[in-house]
Amino acid sequence: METLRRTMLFMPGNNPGMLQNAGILGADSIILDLEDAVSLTEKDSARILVREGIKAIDYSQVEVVVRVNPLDTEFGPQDVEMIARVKPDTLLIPKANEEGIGLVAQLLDKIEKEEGFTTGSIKIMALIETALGLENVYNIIKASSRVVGVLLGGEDLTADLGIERTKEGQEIFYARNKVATVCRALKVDAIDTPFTDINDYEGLEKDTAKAKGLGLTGKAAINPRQIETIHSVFAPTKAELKQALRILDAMEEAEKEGKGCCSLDGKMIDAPVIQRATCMVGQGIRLGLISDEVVAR
Ligand SMILES: CC(C)(COP(=O)(O)OP(=O)(O)OC[C@H]1O[C@@H](n2cnc3c(N)ncnc32)[C@H](O)[C@@H]1OP(=O)(O)O)[C@@H](O)C(=O)NCCC(=O)NCCSC(=O)C[C@@](O)(CC(=O)O)C(=O)O
Ligand SMILES: [Mg+2]
Repeated sequence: METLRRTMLFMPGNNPGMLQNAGILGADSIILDLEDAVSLTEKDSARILVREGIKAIDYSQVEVVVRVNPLDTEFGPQDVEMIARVKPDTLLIPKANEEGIGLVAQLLDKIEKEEGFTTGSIKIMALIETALGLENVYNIIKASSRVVGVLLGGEDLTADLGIERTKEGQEIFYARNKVATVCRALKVDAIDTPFTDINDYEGLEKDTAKAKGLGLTGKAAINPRQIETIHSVFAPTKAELKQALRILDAMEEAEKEGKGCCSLDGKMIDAPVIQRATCMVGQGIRLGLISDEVVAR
């Protein structure tokens, strides 16, 4: 079964209370942060706290992701060295570039061998948050077969571009498009940047819908109160599911008559429409919104 990543909830790695409850908040993935949410003086203690948390806390309901520091800082290699030994599901690499991903993959090869873990069991996600990283996203994903997804970092990216970050998000339109397209081409997840106003639910809903509409497959969250809104945007609606099932039924009937395309409510149904409907029904089944029996009826 593929990992579901509609929401990836960030939390500072130096906050024991947040780490304690992280597995039961309803997010698909949790990101225990050792990078920007942790001050320089707390880097070592946060690393130890995250390591001990992964060992002691039952996180079986969620994907456990640790955001390590960049590999070209004094903290990054130590983070990978210590955290990989307690086998998180995934490491998130900030300010990602090809060399950094390659280096992490090599370190993981070595650690997995030493620890007796299956080779390749620890996955990598690339945080794309620089102009160079964005332009290189294809090669960054290709740098290791461990890469399962990309997270777009809108705050750092706009800082690197020297432009303002707005709620409307027109300044990251190209980045969202590029990340979504390349991720789809390489069949990895494309996760949207967090929406930072934790009290603006309407804004969050609009922002998530915008990202989904451009092809992103999930969204980072920074507060548990954001999870429900994001999940509701990423779930197909009842009306969408009903229409997808009608399309599949209509096509089945047409095929019985030897036709390769047909029409429903005056609109043409052909291969791409079927592909979209099949995908939506698959998602509905996966999220428990419809059953296999309904589809097979
Ligand atoms: C914003 C705020 C301080 C508000 O706190 P507040 O306490 O006012 O919130 P409340 O809603 O009142 O909390 C109610 C209860 O939920 C608990 N609770 C809250 N948040 C929780 C959480 N995240 N996980 C688990 N539990 C949580 C809380 O402990 C309390 O528990 P309890 O006391 O038991 O009732 C808090 O959410 C928070 O710290 N968020 C995470 C911040 C963070 O990780 N940032 C870095 C990552 S982003 C990033 O780096 C992106 C990027 O890379 C991308 C780019 O480039 O764009 C970049 O560079 O920017
Ligand atoms: Mg960042």
